[in-house]
Amino acid sequence: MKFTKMQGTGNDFIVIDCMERENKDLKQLAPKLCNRHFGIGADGIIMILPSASEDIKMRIINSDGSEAEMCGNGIRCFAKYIYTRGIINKEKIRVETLAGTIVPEIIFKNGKPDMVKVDMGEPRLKRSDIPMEGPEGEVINEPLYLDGIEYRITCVSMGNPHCVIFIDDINAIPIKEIGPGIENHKLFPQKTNVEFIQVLNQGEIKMKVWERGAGETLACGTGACASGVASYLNKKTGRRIIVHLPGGDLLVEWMDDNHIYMTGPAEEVFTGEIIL
Ligand SMILES: N[C@H](CCC[C@H](N)C(=O)O)C(=O)O
Repeated sequence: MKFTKMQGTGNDFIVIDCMERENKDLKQLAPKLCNRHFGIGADGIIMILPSASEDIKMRIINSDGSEAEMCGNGIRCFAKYIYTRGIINKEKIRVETLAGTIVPEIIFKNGKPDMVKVDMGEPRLKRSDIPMEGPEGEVINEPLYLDGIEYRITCVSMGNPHCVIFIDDINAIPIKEIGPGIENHKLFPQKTNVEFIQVLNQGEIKMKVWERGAGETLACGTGACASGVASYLNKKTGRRIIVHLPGGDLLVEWMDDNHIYMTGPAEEVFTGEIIL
């Protein structure tokens, strides 16, 4: 099976062109393909598929084989791949995803495709939309208990669930210990991504992420968007912020149309072929 390895702010993906035919069951193959010793190595798999309703369709499979509704770093890689291979000859494409229609746009620099700016749609704040157990309403700075410790959480869906926690020192958090407990907490019937945020100023935050179905990654695009929303709702930043992630920086803007726009890089690393 042919593939292209891509990364966006260090969140890396195996991109597979399924336009002609959908490959074998990639959800079942994902753990092996994503394994960094026995396989290609990646945080997940991005599938390119035809769409009956939009220009094209993207599916995202986490490294544990679970399928997510959306992937912010992944859709930038997806858009760059589509454009550079002339699959869709448009700089702005409408992508069908399980989170709805997402619109990435190629940004040019010196006449060459560079960054990708993505209309990520509207954040969902209602508890039932996260989804999260408990009385209806928004979840802003609420307590969550894990192993007898209280965490103050703000939850936002970007089509996929995010639990955002503000901390004073991002380097002091034992993310590998806490992440799984929150990811699998009973409050989240479909589990959740977990973002830890240190606010630097009104326009910048630092973020670390424990991803649902993938563990600690170097970046999470939907998580960066959710963190921008959570930071504004908690009156810690404005609506336009730079998110500093271990793998790089993303620009997140919450515009007057209530849509979140995320801008960041997407790079091709190598192409290959794997014997299944
Ligand atoms: N692990 C996520 C999917 C990948 C999202 C992330 N890599 C991004 O860039 O948004 C989930 O299960 O919701």
